[in-house]
Amino acid sequence: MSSISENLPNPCKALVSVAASLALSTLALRLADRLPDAVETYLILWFRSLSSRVSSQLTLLIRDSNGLAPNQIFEAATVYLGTKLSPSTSRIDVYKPAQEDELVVSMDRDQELVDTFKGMKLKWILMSARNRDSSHPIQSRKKSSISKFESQHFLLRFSKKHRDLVLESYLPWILSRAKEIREQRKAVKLHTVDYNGPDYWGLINLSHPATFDTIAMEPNIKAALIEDLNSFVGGREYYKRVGRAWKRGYLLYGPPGTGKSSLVAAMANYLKFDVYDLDLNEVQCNSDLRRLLIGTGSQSIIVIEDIDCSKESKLLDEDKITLSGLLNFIDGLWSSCGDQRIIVFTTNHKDRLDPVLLRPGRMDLHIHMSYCTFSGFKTLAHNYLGITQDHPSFADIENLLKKDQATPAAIAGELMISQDPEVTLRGLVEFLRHKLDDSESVHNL
Ligand SMILES: Nc1ncnc2c1ncn2[C@@H]1O[C@H](COP(=O)(O)OP(=O)(O)OP(=O)(O)O)[C@@H](O)[C@H]1O
Repeated sequence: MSSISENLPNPCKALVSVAASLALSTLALRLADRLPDAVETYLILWFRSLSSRVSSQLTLLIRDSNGLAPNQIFEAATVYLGTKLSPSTSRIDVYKPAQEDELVVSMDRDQELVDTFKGMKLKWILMSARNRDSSHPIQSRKKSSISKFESQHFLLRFSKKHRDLVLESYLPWILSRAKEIREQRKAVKLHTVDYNGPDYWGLINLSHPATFDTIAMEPNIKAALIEDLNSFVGGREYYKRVGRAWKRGYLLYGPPGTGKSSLVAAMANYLKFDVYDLDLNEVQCNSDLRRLLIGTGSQSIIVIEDIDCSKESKLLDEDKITLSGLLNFIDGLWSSCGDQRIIVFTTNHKDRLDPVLLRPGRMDLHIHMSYCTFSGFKTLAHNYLGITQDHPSFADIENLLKKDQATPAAIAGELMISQDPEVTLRGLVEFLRHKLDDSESVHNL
């Protein structure tokens, strides 16, 4: 059986809806002090139900918190709508988070914004309300929880017929868009051991420009590493299913100047993960080491450089740091205290490493950073000189690199001598020839 209001034409429905809202407000004002509370409440609910039945619009209320924890949809909508502000918006909210490079803009309260999604029109309004202690059932029960003086909420209005689409597609899509936007904005940070800092870590922005495009290394190794990182970060379900901590270990080995530190920076920039540079020479004892590791965040890369040298660091006899102690702690309960952690060890001498580190299953990938190959050189020539095509000097350089042992750092140094490709490549050929002559004469001694 249909109600009278359902049979009305649309313009009439709108009129009835407005009239009902007006009547509701007037009634509430007039009767507030004349009628018993129960009757007043009944009348207000009756009018509200009448107005919602005749309206073709549905309004979602998205509060900033439930009184205990922030509402993730509210936070995501704030981030997402900040990227949707139109040039005609008359007021916007701007702030600068600590340690971030960019200003963050968002919608200001009492402002409206219209968004579209799969042909739907959605109207967002940001409202704020003063909090009364007893206004929220959860807040009034637990006073120590979030009890802000003012709370905010979004009203999201759209046609009732899109209810399922909004709940099942639009809002989940906003959650994932906001995650992407946050990741793009996030400045990667470098944490270094600092006993005066919180959790023994000091922090600065890592503005290392290395990316996978600028790193000179064997293309198949680079591609395998990128694939490994992608499957690691997308592996939440897999790690859960197999009951393993969500972490990954890489051993980077190769001579000095082959790009081990640059590769760590490239990985951090690619994943937008913070880097924790754990210099074991700075760590006094096992309890400090544990405190440092516990202080590392999720989505981070913990780097222990020159692991072959670290274990010779000054050690306290009674509370000695040993490599196996470190590895046991990393593999033990600590590893389940955070998600998406990558542990990187670097060394110039893989042959000198403690076998405990090389044991199968200990480090997931061993990555060899080699002397500069011709394909590595082409990456550097592109980075430093903008050369993308073949060049007449390339044949000589390819031949020389097959015989020479030149690090990418040394080649990069030569490529920086001049910005003129002719001068620079001629100089590089000379450099490689001299180097080869020198090493042959040493060999013949
Ligand atoms: N594979 C590479 N690709 C691009 N640039 C590189 C590479 N290797 C070295 N470089 C250049 O040389 C500089 C020094 O390299 P880097 O410190 O990354 O090498 P490393 O292997 O970590 O050396 P060390 O073992 O001495 O710490 C870098 O800043 C970078 O400019």
